Amino acid sequence: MGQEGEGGASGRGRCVGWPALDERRGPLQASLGTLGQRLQPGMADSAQAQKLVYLVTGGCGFLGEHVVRMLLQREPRLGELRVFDRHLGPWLEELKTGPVRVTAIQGDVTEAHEVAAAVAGAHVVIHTAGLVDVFGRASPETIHEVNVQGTRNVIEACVQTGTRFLVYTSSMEVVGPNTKGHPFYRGNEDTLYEAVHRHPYPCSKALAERLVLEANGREVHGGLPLVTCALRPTGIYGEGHQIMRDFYRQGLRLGGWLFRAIPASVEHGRVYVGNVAWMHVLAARELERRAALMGGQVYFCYDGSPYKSYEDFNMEFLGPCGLQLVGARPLLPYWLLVFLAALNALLQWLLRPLVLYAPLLNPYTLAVANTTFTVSTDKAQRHFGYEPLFSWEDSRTRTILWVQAAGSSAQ
Ligand SMILES: NC(=O)C1=CN([C@@H]2O[C@H](COP(=O)(O)OP(=O)(O)OC[C@H]3O[C@@H](n4cnc5c(N)ncnc54)[C@H](O)[C@@H]3O)[C@@H](O)[C@H]2O)C=CC1
Ligand SMILES: CC(C)[C@@H](O)CC[C@@H](C)[C@H]1CC[C@H]2[C@@H]3[C@H](O)CC4=CC(=O)CC[C@]4(C)[C@H]3CC[C@]12C
Repeated sequence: MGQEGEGGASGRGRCVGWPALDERRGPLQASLGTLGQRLQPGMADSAQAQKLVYLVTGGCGFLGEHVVRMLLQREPRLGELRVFDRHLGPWLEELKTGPVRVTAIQGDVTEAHEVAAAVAGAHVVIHTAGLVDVFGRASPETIHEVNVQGTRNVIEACVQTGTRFLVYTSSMEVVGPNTKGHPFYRGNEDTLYEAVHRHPYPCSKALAERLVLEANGREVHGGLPLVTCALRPTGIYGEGHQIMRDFYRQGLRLGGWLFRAIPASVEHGRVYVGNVAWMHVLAARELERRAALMGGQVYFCYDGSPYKSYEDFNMEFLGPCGLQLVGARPLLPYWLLVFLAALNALLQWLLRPLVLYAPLLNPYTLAVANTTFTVSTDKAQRHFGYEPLFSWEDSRTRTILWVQAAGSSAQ
């Protein structure tokens, strides 16, 4: 792994009760013997001469769409942009009229051959595809299959086809909050923290991140080394954030009121989606030139968004949209919230054969919401010159405008 962060928050976490990483390589080995010979992307000898091919997995998701649009706006070397997703958005059509060739690929990262076909010939892969599920919608096995095996398939496709640069969208959850509810207060990539997880989502992200970092330096087809890094966003907000939209609609249904459940003192790190997208674009661009420094490294995503409780932060956008947060302190005692969260989990289990019941409040979301987790770092700035593209004021305004539009479409 890279020079920094050997033992800190970039150290290896523990997933309690989860399968250890098996060394089985994806089924890609057999099926791609010839595919690798077909395309030999070499970034260094072509970065200046020819236009580059980028692949964004999960390119139609909340973050993925912003990465796609940011690449089209701010990556001058872009010749072809491949957007790989299980669900392609209709908005992709409007992107096909520009100077960059945009190739929409409907595919599944759990299907190794589909990943390999999409990766073949790409110079850079930005891997954002994943199941972001902390609400019990998908089974633990499915979350693992998509987030871990899917990432393994992406790595093996890079190795087999000769793609040398891979940026992985990891998560703060790789670090914490841990199962003991320890706060992570304005920590950084080197902060010592006991990263112990039980929930399928953080476990899958931790295992996937480890695969990506350990793949750094592997020889890819053509004999050059693979260069990887992982970016760890904290809670992303901005245009397209469905949870924010859900809170807004919940408040509208309750006559404009939201009721405080989390103490205002619990700080949660949040980061604007546009700045997360920009960090991905910049990391992908600099990964070649700064391979020795960036290869195998993790970087928290950060910007000027203020440290606030999850609910108070949301009110920065929902307040201007007419909602009010009732209570200077939680209206319900914590033990009652714990009981209600457990009741939701029981109801989800009982109703699963009939209907999917997946409310926001469950034991995991309550624990995460109630545990301080904020980052304070400049590692991305030191390593590849990252500076937020959007100020807090701009991020806030853009998000408010989006919430207002999303809310009006709900009525
Ligand atoms: N939303 C957040 O606050 C944070 C998200 N992240 C990470 O950022 C990445 C993107 O997250 P979001 O944009 O929030 O989620 P999202 O659910 O909006 O986007 C994920 C995209 O991946 C696609 N996808 C899912 N399974 C797939 C599969 N098997 N094959 C191909 N595509 C598949 C989905 O169709 C979707 O378009 C994820 O890796 C997530 O773990 C990290 C930190 C915070
Ligand atoms: C019902 C109340 C307790 C309410 O306040 C619950 C809020 C809850 C839905 C969110 C609180 C913290 C969020 C998570 C956090 O931002 C870290 C995340 C990182 C990711 O990689 C994916 C999303 C998430 C798990 C995010 C999900 C929603 C919360 C749990």
